[in-house]
Amino acid sequence: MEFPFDIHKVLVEKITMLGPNLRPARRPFSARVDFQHQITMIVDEIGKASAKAQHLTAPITSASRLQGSDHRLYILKDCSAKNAGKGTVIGFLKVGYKKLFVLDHHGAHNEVEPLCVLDFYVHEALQRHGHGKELFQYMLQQEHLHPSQLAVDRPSEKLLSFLRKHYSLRSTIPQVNNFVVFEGFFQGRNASAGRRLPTKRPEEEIKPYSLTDREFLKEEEEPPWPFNQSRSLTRSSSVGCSPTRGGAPCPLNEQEVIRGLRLCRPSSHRQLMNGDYEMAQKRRTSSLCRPDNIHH
Ligand SMILES: CC(=O)SCCNC(=O)CCNC(=O)[C@H](O)C(C)(C)COP(=O)(O)OP(=O)(O)OC[C@H]1O[C@@H](n2cnc3c(N)ncnc32)[C@H](O)[C@@H]1OP(=O)(O)O
Repeated sequence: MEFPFDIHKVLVEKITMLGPNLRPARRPFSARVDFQHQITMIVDEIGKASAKAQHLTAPITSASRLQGSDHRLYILKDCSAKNAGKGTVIGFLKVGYKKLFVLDHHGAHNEVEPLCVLDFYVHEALQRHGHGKELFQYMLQQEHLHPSQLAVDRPSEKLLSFLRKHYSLRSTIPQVNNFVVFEGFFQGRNASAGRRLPTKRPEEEIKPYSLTDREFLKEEEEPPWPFNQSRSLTRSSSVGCSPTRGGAPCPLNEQEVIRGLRLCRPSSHRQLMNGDYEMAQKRRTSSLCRPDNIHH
């Protein structure tokens, strides 16, 4: 990805990490006035390219979305001699912590806050050259994590293949949200694998659903299992969606969601684990909203 200015004067490192303030740790000595404008342009353009590659209706990565989050963006630039001119951006990886309810092998819901892979893109002409691995590896080092400790927001086939190839990661537990976790996710899980959450909450506060960053892009869909089992569960009044997400109105009342989950027998999850993964994928939740105002 090329830009009408010198990339090397904006992104000093081969891989630059950007947080909500859009300021790299290392900035060029002679930071010009339009430095922030150029960073914004880079983030917006690579976000658009990623959305296009994933056939999304709108980018999930942009400078404004990054500023309103606690996500981190790792941007890889081309340092090869042939690109010595203005330089190019090869790709990026966006990660961030999310509170999720994740099913374990026993069908129990676990409230966790893992680091999640939210957006990942390498320029089409440069895919399968090891750049994705380089970015991912750098992110793991910076975040001090093992790949199995991550959750991934609705991974593409390419990303699943990537994770299988480089990290032998396989997903074996279908989840009731769009996040995918992999074998080993629960092994030795402690505070270092994610942010620490309040130890005990009343049962009534359980929110077995989590909003993905891609959620605001979605058209109306069939409600996910187990909520598609009873129409009454899906027609309940809304408790409101996160104001930062936009998108369709939230279809579920929290109490009814919880009541619906209590109706689910753990054996259903076991059947899913032993049974047809494709069926399970179809059942994975997709369009649930979370009222952030009751989140802690
Ligand atoms: C949470 C999310 O972000 S989901 C969306 C993920 N992003 C996308 O799907 C966008 C399009 N894809 C891409 O941008 C890239 O392919 C990435 C980011 C997934 C991987 O980056 P790359 O630089 O290609 O990865 P890298 O070269 O390190 O590893 C290659 C491996 O990735 C996987 N992969 C990469 N491209 C493809 C492809 N076109 N088809 C199938 N698998 C692919 C394969 O496992 C491949 O190994 P192989 O060539 O031996 O089959």
